[in-house]
Amino acid sequence: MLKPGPVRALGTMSGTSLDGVDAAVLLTDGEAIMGFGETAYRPYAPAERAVLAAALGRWPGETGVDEAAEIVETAHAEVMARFSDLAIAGFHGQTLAHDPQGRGTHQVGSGRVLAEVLGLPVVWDFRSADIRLGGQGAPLAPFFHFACAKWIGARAPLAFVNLGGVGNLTWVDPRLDRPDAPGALLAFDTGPANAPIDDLVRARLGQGCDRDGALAASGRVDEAVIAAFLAHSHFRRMPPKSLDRNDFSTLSAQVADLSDADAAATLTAAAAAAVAAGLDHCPTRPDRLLVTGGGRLNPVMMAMLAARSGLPVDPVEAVGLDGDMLEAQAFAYLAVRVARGLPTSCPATTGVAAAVGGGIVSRPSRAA
Ligand SMILES: Nc1ncnc2c1ncn2[C@@H]1O[C@H](COP(=O)(O)OP(=O)(O)OP(=O)(O)O)[C@@H](O)[C@H]1O
Ligand SMILES: CC(=O)N[C@H]1[C@@H]2OC[C@@H](O2)[C@@H](O)[C@@H]1O[C@H](C)C(=O)O
Repeated sequence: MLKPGPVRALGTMSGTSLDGVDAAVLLTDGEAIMGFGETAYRPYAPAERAVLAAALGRWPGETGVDEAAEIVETAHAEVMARFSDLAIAGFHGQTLAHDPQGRGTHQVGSGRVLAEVLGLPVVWDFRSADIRLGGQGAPLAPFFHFACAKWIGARAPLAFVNLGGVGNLTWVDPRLDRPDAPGALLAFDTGPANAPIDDLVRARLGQGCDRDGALAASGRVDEAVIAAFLAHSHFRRMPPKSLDRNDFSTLSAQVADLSDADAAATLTAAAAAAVAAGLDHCPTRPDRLLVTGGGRLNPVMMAMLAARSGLPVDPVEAVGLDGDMLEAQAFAYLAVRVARGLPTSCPATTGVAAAVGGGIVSRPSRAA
């Protein structure tokens, strides 16, 4: 068991962009944030990324899944071994497929293996229990966003927006005292964010991303494509709701005939428009949007988000948080909550029947 009070927890995240593993230390008792610690990043080599990309959409036992798991475990073991003095670690793994109403959700990488390798209790498989109880299994960062809102001293409802491969939004009312209190949170996946842009520039130009939005800045947004995109049933559906990385493949097809610049501009606008559409589902208009994830580094996406939402939009660095590491920190926070028997999701964040603590705790057979 964890000792009472704050502990040093390590969290790791390998996101839908397939760029690499983020790792970050958080000092927490599972409720409040008591401090932020060291961070590290371990990129996937191009050959590793290709194996992971080829395994997207696959389920346990299918071709390429074991190879993907081995890469994920090796990369995590390497980056996690750089940290010391840890009480526990949270390991998200790599999502290969997500179909909460159908086959479930599939993250590769075994926390049991990492617990043995690192000699540390590892919490993992955060999403399955939520899905078993009727939830979406995602997003899970919202309980941490609630703690972040407290940590920054927010006094009015605000929203955290993660612009990763997929986008997600957490509306937070920081005046409540617990994340699972009714009215404290509302969270959902907004739509595709960087994944379609990355896929476009990779296929057409051999680049990993539209760095700083340079290509999008030189293009023109095709508003007819955006209107057709916003007609998708996802945007009318009431939250909670979640998405798989490639759920919007029709969007990529709709920009196929556009120039490189116009396609990039249109996909960038789609990411912003999806977030703006999501705001209509929030209980109140948030005061501001605090943006985390790689999209906050794209000035074109940030400007489009400000224009389409009509709200002040800032990277989370504006309030002293780390937008590269927030999700890794979230899984450190959730790991401590699981170990302490606290819930990690609730009806307002995933649609789960009741607040639930999702995650398996694997302890090493030898002491660290
Ligand atoms: N300077 C930049 N300019 C433009 N885009 C950028 C920049 N830096 C990062 N990005 C985009 O952000 C993406 C990575 O974002 P992030 O690491 O938040 O995603 P992720 O955690 O993998 O995804 P998710 O949150 O969906 O799991 C990159 O793939 C790229 O598209
Ligand atoms: C199934 C899955 O891995 N979903 C990711 C993905 O990436 C962003 C969005 O879609 C979010 O729902 C989630 O990640 C973050 C960390 C979350 O659970 O909050």
